[in-house]
Amino acid sequence: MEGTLTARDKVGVQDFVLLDAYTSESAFLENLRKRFRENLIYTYIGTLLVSVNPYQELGIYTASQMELYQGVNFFELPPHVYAIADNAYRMMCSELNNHFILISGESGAGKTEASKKILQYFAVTCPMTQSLQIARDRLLLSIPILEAFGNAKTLRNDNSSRFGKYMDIQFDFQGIPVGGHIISYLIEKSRVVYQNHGERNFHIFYQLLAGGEVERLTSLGLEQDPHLYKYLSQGHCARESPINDKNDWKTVFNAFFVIDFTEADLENLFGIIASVLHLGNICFKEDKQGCASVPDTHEIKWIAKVICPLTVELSVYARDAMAKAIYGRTFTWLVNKINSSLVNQDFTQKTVIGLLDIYGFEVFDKNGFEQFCINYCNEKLQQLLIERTLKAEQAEYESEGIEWEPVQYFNNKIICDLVEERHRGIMSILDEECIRPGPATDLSFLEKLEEKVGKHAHFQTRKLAGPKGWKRIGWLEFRLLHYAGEVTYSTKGFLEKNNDLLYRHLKEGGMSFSAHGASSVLALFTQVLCGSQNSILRECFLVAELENRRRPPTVGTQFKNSLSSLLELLTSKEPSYIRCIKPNERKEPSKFDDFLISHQIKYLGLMEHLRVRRAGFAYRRKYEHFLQRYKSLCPDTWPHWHGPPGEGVERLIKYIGYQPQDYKLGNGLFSATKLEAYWRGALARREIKRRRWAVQIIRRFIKGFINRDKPLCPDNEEFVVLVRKNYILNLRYHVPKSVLDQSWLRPPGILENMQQKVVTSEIFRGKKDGYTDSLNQPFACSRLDEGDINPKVLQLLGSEKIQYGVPVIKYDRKGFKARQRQLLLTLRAAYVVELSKIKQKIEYSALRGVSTSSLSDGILVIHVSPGDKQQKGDAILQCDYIFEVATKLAMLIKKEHVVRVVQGR
Ligand SMILES: Nc1ncnc2c1ncn2[C@@H]1O[C@H](COP(=O)(O)OP(=O)(O)OP(=O)(O)O)[C@@H](O)[C@H]1O
Repeated sequence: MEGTLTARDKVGVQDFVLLDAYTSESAFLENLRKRFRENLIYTYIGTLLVSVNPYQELGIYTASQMELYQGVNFFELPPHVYAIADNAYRMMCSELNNHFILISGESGAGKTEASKKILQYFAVTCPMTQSLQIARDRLLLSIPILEAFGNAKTLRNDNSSRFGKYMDIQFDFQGIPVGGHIISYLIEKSRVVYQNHGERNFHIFYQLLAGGEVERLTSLGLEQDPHLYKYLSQGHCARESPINDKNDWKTVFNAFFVIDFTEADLENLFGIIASVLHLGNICFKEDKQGCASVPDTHEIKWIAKVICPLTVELSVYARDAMAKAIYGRTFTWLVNKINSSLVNQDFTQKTVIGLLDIYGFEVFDKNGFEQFCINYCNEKLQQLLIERTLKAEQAEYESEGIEWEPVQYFNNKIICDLVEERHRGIMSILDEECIRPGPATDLSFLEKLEEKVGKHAHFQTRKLAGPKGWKRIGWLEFRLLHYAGEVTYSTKGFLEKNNDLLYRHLKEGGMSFSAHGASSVLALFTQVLCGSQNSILRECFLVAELENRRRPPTVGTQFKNSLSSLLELLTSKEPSYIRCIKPNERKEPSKFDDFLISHQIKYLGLMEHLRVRRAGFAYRRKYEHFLQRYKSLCPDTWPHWHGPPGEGVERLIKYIGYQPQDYKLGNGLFSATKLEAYWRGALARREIKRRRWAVQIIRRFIKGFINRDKPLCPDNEEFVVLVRKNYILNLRYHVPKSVLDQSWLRPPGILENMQQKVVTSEIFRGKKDGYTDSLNQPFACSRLDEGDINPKVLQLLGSEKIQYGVPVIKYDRKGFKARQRQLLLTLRAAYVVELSKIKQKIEYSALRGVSTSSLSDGILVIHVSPGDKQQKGDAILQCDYIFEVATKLAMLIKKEHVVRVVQGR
């Protein structure tokens, strides 16, 4: 079974580093395909995990799988998301440092699922105390809430996260998850007011309508049918079969209570959700002055009374802006609220593992402002990877005096600068265009770009490209040569999306409506939002903000700033990477679309990562950390190395079999290439040793068991000691409950001896020669079987009566002397079979006592009172097991004093 499993797991290569044609994209693809066909969705590139979405349940996330990966060295088992999680966790616990796991990939590739699997892995496998269970539950249950408010059905994914998410899981010194913190990025607010055909708004709207109690809906003025709401029905798929809004509502609603939401919080929160729906249903009609009025005040009743002094077009615009702002800020409030419940109150030092589930590179037919931000984010994360794995490494080699060959890689800093540089980057140019006086349009923005960054090697427009670019770049478009490939962006909507629509335009009159109009709308917003009865809205929209004359930062700038803090956060942590791949566009299991996957291999930078992994020193660690992690591979360093760490490392790597060209020792740093190969080699050798050792142990155990009743000898010594030790350890759990409690844990067969030995000691200690030597001779259950007694002996005994193995020997006085000699000669070792068997049958009354001499002559006299008065006599036995026989007899009749030790012969 194990063999088949291993064989199955070894389809293709489990680690792309082992791929012969490691520079060939088609070999890469082929390996991925081979494995995917066998439902092996995970493959490593070194320590990076590539995951292909199977679009089906594979049964690989069970409790037993979790157990399997727990505490096991990374490369010992087939690639798995649990191995990544476990590795980060072990490193965190052993090195007491912080980690993050970056999960990227395009929409539908399986990022959120991967992050949930990791969270569940920690929840199940980490140690836990009862008082901290609540922290764990809150961490887990924050997910359905965030998904309800931040996820939506899109064409590409039925449960698409429409925001970026970074979640820190905090662990205490014992490795118990004790708290967490979530940061969200760039929620897609536009979805609140508009959805493409086949897409939906955020799940929570549909969940509330499908699952909310009738009274709740009535009090919010809502009906169950989502088609009645404009914001929910534009995509024409408000009710979708794979999504069960009613059930999801229950999950979310229960989660709210675990995460400390009060009834008032929920009332306010759903009040907001309802008012967004009502807002969407407000229609405007043009009056005689060209101003918008609201013909049907049914909806307004739920918000406020309005006679809107804007044109109909602007009113719709303002309405949607308001809905987006309300939803966006409520989402931020929600994240903050969850965070306050995840805060761990004790302020002892924590270590963290961060999970970053963030949009991957996006390249569509039409790419807008969102793709621009998302791809910029990916450039920044690639920068981080470069900084962490290449640049820093090479700089460190230099400072450590380690020889190395420079690895050629594309440093994408040049693109990051193109986007973010102050005053000169695309973001700054966009911001300037958004705030400058005079008419600014998307086209004027494009012209500014051509003027200011037109000469940049990674920037192109139709005009700059000349006739070559005409077919490929549209008039309103610009193209960036990203590290992952070219992306053409349409500037349409850039200005509008970059602006904070609600405030900037309305407040500054940027939309050129009358002063009266602007102030009235502002008054409305102030009244409705800042002065709202709804405490969440009051928290989200502060009066101070309205009064503040300063321009709030643009969306682009806010995103840039939050990215830079994220990067700061990540820079201080140890990274692990998961790259998710979507196998096909139709969400179908087992379908492997070559074209789509090749695209992702490229955009995820997998080939480059592989090249770097193969070329560079794959592994670098401080001596102490390296020793700590691998010391078990070498007997000299295991369990402890007491000398200087550098020497320990040297000893260890020599033992593992490192070749001089494959490692370098710097000042305090061990750097190695092909670590996996050595590690695996060492592990394989260790595995063989371990098996050999296990076989020996099992053999010895069986031998010990077979010989357990023999006197202590090399064959049974270990076994007996083990059984004794376990018995004594077990006694801890069975100590008598009171002084009167006479019960005692029943000893195992071979330990019944112990009890008997105590009795032997009481009878013989200090009285009979040979007692001390007898101590290490275990008593046996049987010495002699009835059948073993020589019939001749019986004859000599003058009796054919053997009662259950006990020769009842009777002599008349006359015959005694004559027979005595013979008896002594023949009755060596003659003794009873299993005394316990005959316990009830023996005629106790017949046994008057037992006598032995104080010498080690092996003579035992059993005094019997015969039933027949004529036949008086004692049995005299010579026996090699005097102590045993006498003890057992005494115990049998429950009288230790029946044994008399006579001085002399
Ligand atoms: N490991 C897996 N096993 C089974 N099904 C999976 C797995 N990963 C993903 N899926 C399926 O694919 C769907 C999409 O995955 P997921 O929501 O994690 O994608 P994503 O990369 O987070 O997308 P987005 O960026 O749109 O949020 C899931 O709802 C699930 O049905």
